[in-house]
Amino acid sequence: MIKIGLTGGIGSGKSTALNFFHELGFSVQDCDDVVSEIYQSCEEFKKNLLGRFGQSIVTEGKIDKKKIAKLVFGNEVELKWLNKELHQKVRDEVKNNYQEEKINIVAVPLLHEAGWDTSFDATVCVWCPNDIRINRLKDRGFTPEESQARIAAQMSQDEKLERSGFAIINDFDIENLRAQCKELSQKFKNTYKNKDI
Ligand SMILES: CC(C)(COP(=O)(O)OP(=O)(O)OC[C@H]1O[C@@H](n2cnc3c(N)ncnc32)[C@H](O)[C@@H]1O)[C@@H](O)C(=O)NCCC(=O)NCCS
Ligand SMILES: Nc1ncnc2c1ncn2[C@@H]1O[C@H](COP(=O)(O)OP(=O)(O)OP(=O)(O)O)[C@@H](O)[C@H]1O
Repeated sequence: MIKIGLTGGIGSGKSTALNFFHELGFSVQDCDDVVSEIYQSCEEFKKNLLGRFGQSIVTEGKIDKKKIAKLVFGNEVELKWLNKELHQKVRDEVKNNYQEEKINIVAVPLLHEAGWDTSFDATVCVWCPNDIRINRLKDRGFTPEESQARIAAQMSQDEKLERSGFAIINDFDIENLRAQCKELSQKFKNTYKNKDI
């Protein structure tokens, strides 16, 4: 089995690139989706969250991730607590869902921060200038201040890029991103074609 870790700062284009890799035939997983699933289904985690933050994180009877985001970004202690609650659960879930006979690509926002990078056969960083990603994130409903708070909680994109084996520079249009994914896809398929995956 081959495992490739895809990382990048918030709004760099990881999910969009991951969708292209899916279309190109890879097995894909997105850690943000795995986190969302844990919020939905893990009763023990929900109990821990309510124990930590109280009813302030509940909207209409449901845990509200936007409210949690306001409490943790900018508060190192609370963010560390949340990361500790979730990261092992995310890793376990991803591990359960690998497809043996395929090249698996996993989007992991905190690939290097969490020290998860060494578990992958190859790593890719999607890089995008800060002003462009802040603008793109506005369309997803993030204010510049919200984006900056998350950027501040992450390793710099330049360091992520330096630590990754491959790069996708996402500072142009979607078709350019698609073309870079296609080129990288060919490289991975060639590199791993003789491996027993
Ligand atoms: C803080 C939470 C509640 C915000 O939820 P929300 O729905 O608004 O955002 P979502 O989960 O879709 O994440 C969007 C982006 O925010 C950034 N982000 C999320 N968590 C973190 C974090 N702990 N540190 C830095 N950046 C983060 C990433 O770039 C991510 O791609 C949620 O992201 C969370 O519980 N995060 C902790 C778990 C984690 O580290 N997730 C990252 C993948 S392992
Ligand atoms: N090359 C591009 N041109 C225009 N818009 C783009 C491009 N790449 C991505 N986008 C848009 O930018 C936004 C952020 O992209 P995406 O959600 O893929 O990033 P991400 O790295 O997964 O973000 P997050 O860290 O929040 O998960 C999305 O609205 C996406 O449609």
